[in-house]
Amino acid sequence: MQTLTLQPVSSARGQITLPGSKSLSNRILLLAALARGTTKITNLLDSDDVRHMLTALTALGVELELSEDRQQCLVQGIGGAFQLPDTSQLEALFLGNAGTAMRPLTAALCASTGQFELTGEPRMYERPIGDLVDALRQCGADIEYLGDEGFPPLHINGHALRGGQVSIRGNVSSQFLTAMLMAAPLCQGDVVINVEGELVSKPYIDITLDVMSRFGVRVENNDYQSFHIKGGQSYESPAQIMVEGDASSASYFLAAAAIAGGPVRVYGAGSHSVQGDAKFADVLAKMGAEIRWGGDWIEVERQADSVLNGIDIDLNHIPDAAMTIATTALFAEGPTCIRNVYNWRVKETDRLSAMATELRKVGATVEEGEDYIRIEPPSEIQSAAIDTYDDHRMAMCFSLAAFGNSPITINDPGCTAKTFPTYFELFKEMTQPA
Ligand SMILES: O=C(O)C1=C[C@@H](OP(=O)(O)O)[C@@H](O)[C@H](O)C1
Ligand SMILES: C=C(OP(=O)(O)O)C(=O)O
Repeated sequence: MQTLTLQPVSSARGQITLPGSKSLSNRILLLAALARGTTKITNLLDSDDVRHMLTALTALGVELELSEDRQQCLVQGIGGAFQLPDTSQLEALFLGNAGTAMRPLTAALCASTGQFELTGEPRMYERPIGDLVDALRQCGADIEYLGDEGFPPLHINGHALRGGQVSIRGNVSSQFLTAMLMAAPLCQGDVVINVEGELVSKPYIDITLDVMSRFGVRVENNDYQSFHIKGGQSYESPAQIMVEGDASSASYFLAAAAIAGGPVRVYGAGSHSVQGDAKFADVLAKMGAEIRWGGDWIEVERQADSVLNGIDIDLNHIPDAAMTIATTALFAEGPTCIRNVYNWRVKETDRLSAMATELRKVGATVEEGEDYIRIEPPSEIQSAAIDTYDDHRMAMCFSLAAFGNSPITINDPGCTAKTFPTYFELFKEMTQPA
């Protein structure tokens, strides 16, 4: 296993241009593939999750032309659901641990023609998908579990879906609703989706609705409790579309500025962003940082005479950027409690447990609840080797521990390839040794 030892750093300053958003890249690629017409996508993210989507689309017969740096892609839309030429042949798609590929493709393939097998990394087989499968079956989907009930891998016998009334549980992952929404126009009849119970990670639904509207499909949204979509539609290519910078990736640099003073400005996501994670900056403001907003940039600074304060806050709306608050809390005065993040447990790893274990290694006193984590910062950050559990966000948010006075080793730093392969190079450029 590779390791990376970060020597203590004392300041973070400068500007960075964010890589494209993972959530937007994979949604746009899928809808461009399903759309009528050719779409030129710019500022596409080049990372493992996006590569899995690209490989799957190619296997499904979509013609793609990638630029050399893989940040531009010309997609020839097929103008409807996927159609495999030989329906007796099984098309196996390996989707790694990319939730934004596994969930939306599952739904789209149920409405397509062919036999499909969706596989992934071992952790993908521990991440639930039962709520989505249940919803798809209500529309007439033929889909089977190949391993444990409720989890990938899946076998799909694709055929036209009738649509109709569908209820879907919202309390485990918003990606199930996203997947159902994106596949709904492909159904023969109209689709009414009723969300049962609480809807987690709600701002990701706004991203989905925004991308669908860019591809010409309107969704009637009744307060996130029910959605009405006309069946028998095809997506229409917008011809050109630019992927916003990744607001979750921005969180590490913005937090660095809040911890060390900054200023740091990130370009690519700002007050006009469709990503809920841009609101991460508001959490830093509550902790005591100064935020400046532009349409497509965010800047964070903290005056030398001010302190970062611990906070008690519900971060269900920004579960990914919330992890960055957990390590920022190491530098705050007083405890921080991050609430309503039960679904951290079903992501790349059990993030509540992993976060508690690793924060304790650097000296924090941590209480791990069923759906919350409470962090009391140590008086001095201790040197430690941080395990990352094949979770890119564990690696990235623990880089912030290097703002203490001790070296921090990150085990398996390469796991950032899931969404941000160049993270540690940029972190080094932006920070100055103590
Ligand atoms: O729709 C999306 O692009 C995402 C939704 C969120 O997942 P949940 O809805 O499972 O919380 C988020 O954690 C994930 O990284 C990306
Ligand atoms: C939860 C995440 O990924 P996924 O899209 O695989 O759910 C994440 O990026 O933090």
